[in-house]
Amino acid sequence: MSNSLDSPVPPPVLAAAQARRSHSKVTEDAPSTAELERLLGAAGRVADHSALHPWRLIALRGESRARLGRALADAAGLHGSGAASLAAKPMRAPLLIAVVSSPQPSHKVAEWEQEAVASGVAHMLSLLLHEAGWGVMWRTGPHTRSKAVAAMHGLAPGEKLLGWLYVGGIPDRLGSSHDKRAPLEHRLSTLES
Ligand SMILES: Cc1cc2nc3c(=O)[nH]c(=O)nc-3n(C[C@H](O)[C@H](O)[C@H](O)COP(=O)(O)O)c2cc1C
Repeated sequence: MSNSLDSPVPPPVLAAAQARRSHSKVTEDAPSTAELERLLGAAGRVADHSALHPWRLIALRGESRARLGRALADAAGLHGSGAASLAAKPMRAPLLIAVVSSPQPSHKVAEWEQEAVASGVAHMLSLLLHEAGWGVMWRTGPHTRSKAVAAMHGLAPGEKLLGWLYVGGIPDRLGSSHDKRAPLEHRLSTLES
């Protein structure tokens, strides 16, 4: 039996996933809130045990990125030029989307399952942003789960950051090709008995 994987035109989700790559350098263009909401309407449809929606996103634009930078420097206990260089990191993109795992009370769905949903939303949103023509890179760091950074985002008790999607325009001139992806077929094994 043939399926659409065999068709000369690859199915759109397959093509989008194959084409996705991260962009570490982006321009100052950024998607609007309306565009983000539209993409999130799709990204938020990932599999979600008991439909708890155990996640939320916080868009950081403008000066809020500098506040994040100061929180990172605080968390690192840095001063002077070390603090300035860490504080500048969130300015690498015009839009940062903080991915928040926001576990909901449940007797049935463990917290790790709920984090998996939040992670899935972030991956799906990255894919959709890339398909829409935006450059995206998911970034974290040693201070992602520090108190200073949680306070800067206004996280509630129990909420945890999974990092930030750094989003911006794709530069006309891309850096040298970085596609170092290894073949992944060997990651699949099959148990039949
Ligand atoms: C949860 C998570 C956190 C990440 N944090 C970083 C990071 O802090 N710095 C970094 O260089 N890459 C980080 N990455 C990896 C990049 O987002 C990216 O996937 C990697 O550079 C490979 O590029 P590619 O997505 O084009 O294959 C992270 C990825 C994930 C899923």
